[in-house]
Amino acid sequence: MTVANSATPIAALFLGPEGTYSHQAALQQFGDHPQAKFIVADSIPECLERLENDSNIDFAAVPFENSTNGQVVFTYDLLRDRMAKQSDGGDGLNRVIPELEVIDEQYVSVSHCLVASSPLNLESLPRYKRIRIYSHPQVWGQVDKYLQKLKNRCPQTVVERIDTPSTSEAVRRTVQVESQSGERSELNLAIASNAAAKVHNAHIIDQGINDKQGNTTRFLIFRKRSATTVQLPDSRTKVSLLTFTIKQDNPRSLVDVLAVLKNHPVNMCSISSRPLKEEPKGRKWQYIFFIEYYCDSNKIDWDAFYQEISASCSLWCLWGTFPRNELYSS
Ligand SMILES: O=C(O)C(=O)Cc1ccccc1
Repeated sequence: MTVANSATPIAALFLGPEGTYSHQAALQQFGDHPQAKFIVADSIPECLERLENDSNIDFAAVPFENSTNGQVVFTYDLLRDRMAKQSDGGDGLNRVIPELEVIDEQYVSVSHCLVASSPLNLESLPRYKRIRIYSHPQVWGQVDKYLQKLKNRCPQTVVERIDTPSTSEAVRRTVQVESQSGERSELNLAIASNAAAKVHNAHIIDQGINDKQGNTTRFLIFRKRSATTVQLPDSRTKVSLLTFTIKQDNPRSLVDVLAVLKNHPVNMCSISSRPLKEEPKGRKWQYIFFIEYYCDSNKIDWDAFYQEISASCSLWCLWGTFPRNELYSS
């Protein structure tokens, strides 16, 4: 874990309220720091915005990808927009130096539960005319089959999915709406973790409802790039996260960038993309690429590597080099 030395108080932001999977990620990263404060953010964008602008915040834990349904696109787009916004480059060339850097990663086991404001038997669900289910948008792709089965068990019921800013917020809203509702033919439920149910004194009426067991979300731990936080020596394998855009009019442009990784002993471990928000020259279907690669080898001439990356990209940004968490392979 990479944090300031334990004598220094630290403040870590997470998507709240308490009981979210982001809260769990922050606890995994900083829970054993004697002077760590955990501060709630109301959205994923707010996690990065407050880290950039609030000098009292040192770190933020942000969901990046899920083993069942892939990219947390909200986060990918936050990095995309930050690179585009600073596209005047950091060194006058085409490298963007963002205000934030990734210093670590955490893997959180995601085990969803169906949560009600009061004890309830699953067999009673078909009697409701309408069931509203609240959760974070990331969740729907992780419980699709479960919700289909629930719908099949309630053929006379309208089952609605309602997006909330987080899973724990879903539980809070469910409890709040149920406390105000006198409508007995309608039911409000949430999909969240066991921890979120406990935080809001709610009741688990079904558990382990993920379509795939072993569902895991990967979180990135950000800090301000200018921070003087001490980097503890770390013998673990290091991985780098780099984003880039390509020279659209050059037909070989994407291959030219990837060829740089081939020309050096760099082991790329992931590549993904997101559409550019602005359409340079009004052209659609332009992308920002996200790559990660292991950078343990001391056989690499990193200056030459990044010079070749710079020469083959339109814009590029190195977000950080951080230890590969051993939970990656669990
Ligand atoms: O809402 C939460 O609990 C989060 O931390 C975001 C999220 C939602 C679903 C899976 C993983 C992370």
